[in-house]
Amino acid sequence: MAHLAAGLARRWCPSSLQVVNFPVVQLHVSLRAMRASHTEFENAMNQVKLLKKDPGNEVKLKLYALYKQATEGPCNMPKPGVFDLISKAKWDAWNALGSLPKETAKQSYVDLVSSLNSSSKSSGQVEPRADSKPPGYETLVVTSEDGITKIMLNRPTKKNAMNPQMYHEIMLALEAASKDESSITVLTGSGDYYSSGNDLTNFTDIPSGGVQEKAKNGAILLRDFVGCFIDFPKPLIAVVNGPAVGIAVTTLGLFDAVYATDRATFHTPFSHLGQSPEGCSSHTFPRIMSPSKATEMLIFGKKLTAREACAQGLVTEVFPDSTFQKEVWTRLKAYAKLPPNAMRISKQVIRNKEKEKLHAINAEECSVLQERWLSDECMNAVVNFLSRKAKL
Ligand SMILES: CCCCCCCCCCCCC/C=C/C(=O)SCCNC(=O)CCNC(=O)[C@H](O)C(C)(C)COP(=O)(O)OP(=O)(O)OC[C@H]1O[C@@H](n2cnc3c(N)ncnc32)[C@H](O)[C@@H]1OP(=O)(O)O
Repeated sequence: MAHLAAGLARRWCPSSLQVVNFPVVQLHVSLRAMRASHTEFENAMNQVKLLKKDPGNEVKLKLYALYKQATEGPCNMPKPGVFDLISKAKWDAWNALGSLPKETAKQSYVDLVSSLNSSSKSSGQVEPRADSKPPGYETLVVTSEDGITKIMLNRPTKKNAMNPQMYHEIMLALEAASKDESSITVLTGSGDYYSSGNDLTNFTDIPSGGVQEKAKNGAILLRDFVGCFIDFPKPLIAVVNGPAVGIAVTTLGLFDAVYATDRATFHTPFSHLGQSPEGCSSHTFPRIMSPSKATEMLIFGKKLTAREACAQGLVTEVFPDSTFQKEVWTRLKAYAKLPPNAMRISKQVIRNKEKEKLHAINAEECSVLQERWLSDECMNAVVNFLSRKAKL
């Protein structure tokens, strides 16, 4: 263990690693904490030591913050003085994670390290604009202007399918948005899709602990992910720029408003996939659209057009695709000028009534899904999807 601690410390703070415009971040590793870490987590720490190139200070700060959050929980250090730049940078990075659960931070650390090992930018991704937030996100573009923080899913070549890294980055982005200066937060997609839901390749890389462990970790990830939408304190708006599938549809029931282009469709093929509803949709959909309409979507997999979804109450308003972005953003900028505390408090008055119930429903849905993922029905459906191109 000691050599590992020394290795990590040496890796990120050798004098040769002089990096422009940012002090080199010293990575302090506590032996006590490492003994408690999970196999994957320990492997990831090993991989950090073996990285061939310096990932840059932003990423190193993120690694540091996620490591501390995973091993010690929310930031418990006194805020350093302004002149202690290195400690201040580290403190800021860790503190920004707020109350992110240890499990989530641990998984984010593992995913970040694996993305550092194998990430390659795919074509068509939107490059973060100069005025967007510091580029610490691989699968999102997050910008903040006119009182609006916009979180844009940015895997357009994969129809913005959500892989573990995207789940974690959305949680981190929501955590940051809940604390920033903006008054409303928007989730949208880049490219022609809002999101095709869970990335079905998530079912492929089975860890050493086996498929049961993968399902358990997946259920934890899903519970934390949906929990972030349940607890989000500011008005949360979905700008559905195209078709939405699976979890991208079910979580809409936890948004405060949903605006869609008339090109959008809404599809929850859970039975086809051998799976079951998530995102609290087992509760929100019957309440929003009536039990029988919810059955048609969640059990029979009926795909809705934008206008049908609006008629059923899942979508707030539909706009012609040609004027969608202009109309929606004009409206959102006007909303964002309203008194932020009044909006936040009003949302709390509405949401607090059922927050506890939603968390219980979320936990139940995740527990059922954890079993479903191990079923033949689910495995066969995933294999069919992943092998469909091979048949062409
Ligand atoms: C053993 C335990 C495992 C546990 C796993 C845990 C996971 C983490 C926990 C979170 C779980 C949340 C639960 C969520 C459930 C859901 O969201 S269910 C819905 C899942 N989504 C789908 O079933 C959609 C699958 N995709 C499609 O049907 C089609 O791609 C499309 C969306 C209808 C688009 O079709 P088309 O226009 O023909 O484009 P394609 O060529 O198919 O797609 C372009 C490329 O994008 C890839 N892609 C698209 N969607 C996905 C996806 N969801 N997963 C993976 N990949 C996707 C597609 O393969 C293409 O890739 P290339 O072939 O490389 O170009």
